[in-house]
Amino acid sequence: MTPPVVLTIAGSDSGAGAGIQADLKVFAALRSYGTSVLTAVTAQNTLGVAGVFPLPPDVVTAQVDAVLADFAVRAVKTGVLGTPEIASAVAERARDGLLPNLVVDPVLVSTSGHRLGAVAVVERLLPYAMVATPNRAEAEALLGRRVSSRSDLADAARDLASGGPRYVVVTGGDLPDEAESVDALWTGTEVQLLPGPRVATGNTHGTGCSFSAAIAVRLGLGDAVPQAVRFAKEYVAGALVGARRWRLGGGSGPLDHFGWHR
Ligand SMILES: Nc1ncnc2c1ncn2[C@@H]1O[C@H](COP(=O)(O)OP(=O)(O)O)[C@@H](O)[C@H]1O
Ligand SMILES: Cc1ncc(COP(=O)(O)O)c(N)n1
Repeated sequence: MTPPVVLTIAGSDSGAGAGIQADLKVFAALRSYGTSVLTAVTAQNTLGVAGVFPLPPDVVTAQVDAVLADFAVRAVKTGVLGTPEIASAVAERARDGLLPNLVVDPVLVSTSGHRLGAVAVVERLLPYAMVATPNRAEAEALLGRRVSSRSDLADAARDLASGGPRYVVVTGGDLPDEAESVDALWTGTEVQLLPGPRVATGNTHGTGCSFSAAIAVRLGLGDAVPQAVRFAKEYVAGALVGARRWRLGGGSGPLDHFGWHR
């Protein structure tokens, strides 16, 4: 059977644990055909980000238009956007209804703590998102207040929906909790707390990218959003378990996207 087509609009990670490279691995692992539009090149490894080099906006739109002209794209995710101009160019395609099942990962900071985006940039795209997937720190930046407990995650998910996204998942990967990694999903009518077992590992580079990419695949396959989010959470947890003893690079290493440990 022909696989469903999904699209990532994101930045390149030279270390290949996050960004476009992670997205394409997730797409392939979950049996979809991944297409990719590059917004920026990062010089990056597991230790940190040495540089972010955005592409000109017309180079981004030329890629988007080339993909959309030829493929029946079923779902789209965005990661690093690079500049306000790129965000506006992508938002224009979204406004024209060309980016179905849009999952916006409002990337602002890398796991290694480096700045990869700005609030004013991601805010241009959030109104068009079917699902937004900020992590705790991104939710703090977008709302301008502390998000430091489970109930804060829940409130943040609900409040961020007023910026436009139909569904919001605030991920709590870095909330201090030894037993669980909990996310909060706003469904449009209520908040659902999604607990999952916490994997004891330092190899968490690319968790957020992989999570949003997996949501996009499942939406492309026809899942409802809550179903897609639950699936993605389990997928990421499995990929964290698989890579917990890997030693790739000297910092926070990448995930086992293909389930090689099994
Ligand atoms: N150590 C962990 N064990 C289990 N799940 C995790 C762990 N770290 C992150 N996750 C999950 O990975 C997904 C991405 O979340 P998060 O790590 O917060 O994103 P980001 O990489 O953007 O900071 C969420 O579903 C979160 O609960
Ligand atoms: C190009 C690029 N995009 C996104 C991230 C965020 O990574 P994470 O998923 O670990 O938050 C990254 N480090 N690099």
